[in-house]
Amino acid sequence: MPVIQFDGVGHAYPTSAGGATTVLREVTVRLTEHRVGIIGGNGSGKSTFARMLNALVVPSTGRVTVDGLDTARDARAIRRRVGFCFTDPDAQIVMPTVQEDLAFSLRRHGLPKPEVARRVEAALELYGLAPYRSQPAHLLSGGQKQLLALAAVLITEPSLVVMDEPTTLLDLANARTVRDLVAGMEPQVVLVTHHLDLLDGFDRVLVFDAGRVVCDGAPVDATAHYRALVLP
Ligand SMILES: Nc1ncnc2c1ncn2[C@@H]1O[C@H](COP(=O)(O)OP(=O)(O)OP(=O)(O)O)[C@@H](O)[C@H]1O
Repeated sequence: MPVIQFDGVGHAYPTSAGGATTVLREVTVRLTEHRVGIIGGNGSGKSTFARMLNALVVPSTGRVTVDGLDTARDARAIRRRVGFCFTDPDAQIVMPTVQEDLAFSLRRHGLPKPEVARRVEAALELYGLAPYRSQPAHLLSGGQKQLLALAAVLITEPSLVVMDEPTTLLDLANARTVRDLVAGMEPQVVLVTHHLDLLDGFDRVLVFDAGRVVCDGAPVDATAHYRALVLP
């Protein structure tokens, strides 16, 4: 598994008034587990933490490394290893048709055409998208778009997949599909979610509150901590 290291990480976003709002404080964690969950109340800093894993956000203080690569210095190398799945799949879908969108993900991977075609076919089958291969991607349902966005990340065979609330738009059946996919996934997964049942079987769960990690443990302990925090 990749080694994710946060050392004394803090982050502040600029405000329109010219000041800064601190949203992460003194986060120091080393993550080497296969499946890591991130939970916490709205605005507690989860997405900011997740976005740091593929250099979408660079820390204001401290250092984030993935397999020894510093996200502040090696963003390109980091993005080749770390796939990011957004909550809103529209943020990720760029090509007109489903199969073109999948192939587009592989454009910078230097693969021969037959290998691109093989991976696209395999992904269409695996994610149940084969019937929609030639359809305009923007006409898919919300859940189908989410599966396409996930497939477009996994087709690049990243060593780490970061997922920011990937089941928000999904019905029960598709949420289960994503849960099963995550359970069977080879790459390391860091998953941000409000759906606590997604974390069954996870190796480790971090709870964020006001920009700090306030609990770090097994899913059962972390979810109990979170419930006590928000539903006192
Ligand atoms: N680009 C930005 N510019 C300014 N402030 C931001 C930006 N992104 C996030 N914030 C602020 O940072 C804080 C933490 O946001 P973040 O999205 O990391 O929290 P979260 O725990 O993922 O929340 P949620 O569960 O609601 O998605 C929030 O107060 C948010 O308003």
